[in-house]
Amino acid sequence: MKPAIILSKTLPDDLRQRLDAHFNVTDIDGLTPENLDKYAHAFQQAEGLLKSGGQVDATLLAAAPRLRAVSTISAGYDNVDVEALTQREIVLMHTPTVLTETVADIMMALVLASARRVVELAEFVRANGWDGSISPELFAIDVHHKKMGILGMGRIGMALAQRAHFGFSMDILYHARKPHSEVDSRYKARYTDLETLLRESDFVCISLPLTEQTYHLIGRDQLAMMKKSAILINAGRGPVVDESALIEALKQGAIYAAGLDVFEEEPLPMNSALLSLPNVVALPHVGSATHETRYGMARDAVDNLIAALSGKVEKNCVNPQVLKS
Ligand SMILES: NC(=O)C1=CN([C@@H]2O[C@H](COP(=O)(O)OP(=O)(O)OC[C@H]3O[C@@H](n4cnc5c(N)ncnc54)[C@H](OP(=O)(O)O)[C@@H]3O)[C@@H](O)[C@H]2O)C=CC1
Ligand SMILES: O=CC(=O)O
Repeated sequence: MKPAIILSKTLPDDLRQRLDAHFNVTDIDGLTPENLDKYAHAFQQAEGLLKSGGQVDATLLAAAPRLRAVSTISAGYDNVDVEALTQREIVLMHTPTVLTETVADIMMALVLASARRVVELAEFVRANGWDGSISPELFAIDVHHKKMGILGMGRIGMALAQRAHFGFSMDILYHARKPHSEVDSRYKARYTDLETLLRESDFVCISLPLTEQTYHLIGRDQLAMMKKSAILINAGRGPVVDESALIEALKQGAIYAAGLDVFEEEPLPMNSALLSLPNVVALPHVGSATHETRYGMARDAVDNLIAALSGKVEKNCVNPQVLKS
């Protein structure tokens, strides 16, 4: 008999067929508390879960006593209680790598859009404001040859460094838990402490995961360390930045602008002060949202679940210690 799994995300037809060939699939429209009740029997039986958003927590685990593998269609897994999964010897699989270049592209797009005021100036043209030569109040700031500070020098941070160093002749500073010698040599990058990075960078770019250690890592004190001309880019997770402190810093001109793909609350509420600030470029968490990459993520997530439930995991495992036990 095929193992039972829960699928909480619509997949492209070919991937869905691949999943059906391996598993008895129950579709649910999201990992909501209501669906935990509505599909209680399916959760009781499920050995696998293939999901995108939604929390995987103690409540879900209690509802799914036979669960052996969770496969998330994302690189980040801050919405999964990894410790609880590991204690239950449930494998957690994710989809890094396939999205790295695409997320680095959106970070570079945010750098350019914020510095060159792309969104604001495009709106100005649409609003029929372009009636002569542009006055200096609408001038922007350069990106090339500036200093980029990358916070989180993992897969995405490195792909961003590649673009910034080779494409825009930028100096690279970075902060992570440890230095990376290959980054230092390839991008002529310099590892610094957080404070040095904040004080020296023209662009502070966040590609960090959300963890207990990174929650509100950038707050009022850190924003105050940044140059008045500096721009903050965040494509890691919203809560890495204290959003109230960021709004204050932007309003007071303590920093020049922000380019944000992630927020403390998503979707970003329409009454967020961020939306009334002209020096903010806000995107709807689309770092990986291209046709090619979203397909690749779904494909990898399906392959990951098949590998995990057949005991053939070779990559993309968050808690490999479970495999060894
Ligand atoms: N906006 C979007 O659509 C997307 C957002 N993301 C987000 O980007 C994050 C990063 O992805 P990826 O680059 O693949 O992840 P990696 O695991 O490859 O890199 C994470 C980096 O963060 C550093 N780091 C972790 N904790 C700390 C800390 N406490 N202090 C300083 N540095 C720390 C790591 O340090 P070290 O190198 O020393 O280990 C590493 O350099 C994801 O977790 C996700 O939240 C991912 C995909 C899409
Ligand atoms: O935010 C997206 C992810 O893949 O993580």
